[in-house]
Amino acid sequence: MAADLTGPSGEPSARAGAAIDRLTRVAPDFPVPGVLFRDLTPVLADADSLRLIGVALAVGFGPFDVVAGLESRGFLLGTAVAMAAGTGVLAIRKPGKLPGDILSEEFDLEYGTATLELNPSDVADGARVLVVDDVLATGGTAAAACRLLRRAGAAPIGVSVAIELGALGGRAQLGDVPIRALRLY
Ligand SMILES: O=P(O)(O)OC[C@H]1O[C@H](OP(=O)(O)OP(=O)(O)O)[C@H](O)[C@@H]1O
Ligand SMILES: Nc1ncnc2[nH]cnc12
Repeated sequence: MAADLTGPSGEPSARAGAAIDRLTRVAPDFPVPGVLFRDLTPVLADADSLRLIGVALAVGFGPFDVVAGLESRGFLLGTAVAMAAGTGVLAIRKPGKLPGDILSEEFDLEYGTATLELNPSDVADGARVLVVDDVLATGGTAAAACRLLRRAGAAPIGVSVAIELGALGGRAQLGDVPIRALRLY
């Protein structure tokens, strides 16, 4: 089923944003010195916040057929979004976790380099995919996910994140893919 949640998004988005402000754990010097890490796990552990964020991340885009969750917090959020939207969820994974003929993309992070992988047989040709993650920082992760989806024959129709770290300029990596964030820090 294709989700089309283009209706008013202000109310769930505002409440979800307030929950992110209130519950996100902010950890200085994690995982390496100099990084102020924003850990969404306490937000996800709160039932009302999880439900609200699932809805808020799903709205405001055009129709989509499936959600892609990016390992690992993006798996939790991606499932909440898929449940809210009535779609399935694809797993875009860290290396060495998926069997079969997989596609890989390497990219740079705020604190190192990384690789993401996708099994192209998990996604239908031409599927419209909403990419979901917890944080958009440098944009490397989300951009790699979009490249994987295109290589698999799918169309990333948007990137929906709970938190955007504006100073890291991640939007520039996403080209013309629409991006929505519930909170900009
Ligand atoms: O925009 P970028 O610079 O690419 O950074 C964003 C990514 O960084 C974190 O992943 P990380 O692997 O640190 O965490 P997780 O696996 O615990 O979710 C976060 O979950 C995003 O996926
Ligand atoms: N500062 C940060 N907090 C949480 N996730 C991140 N991913 C990259 N930078 C991050």
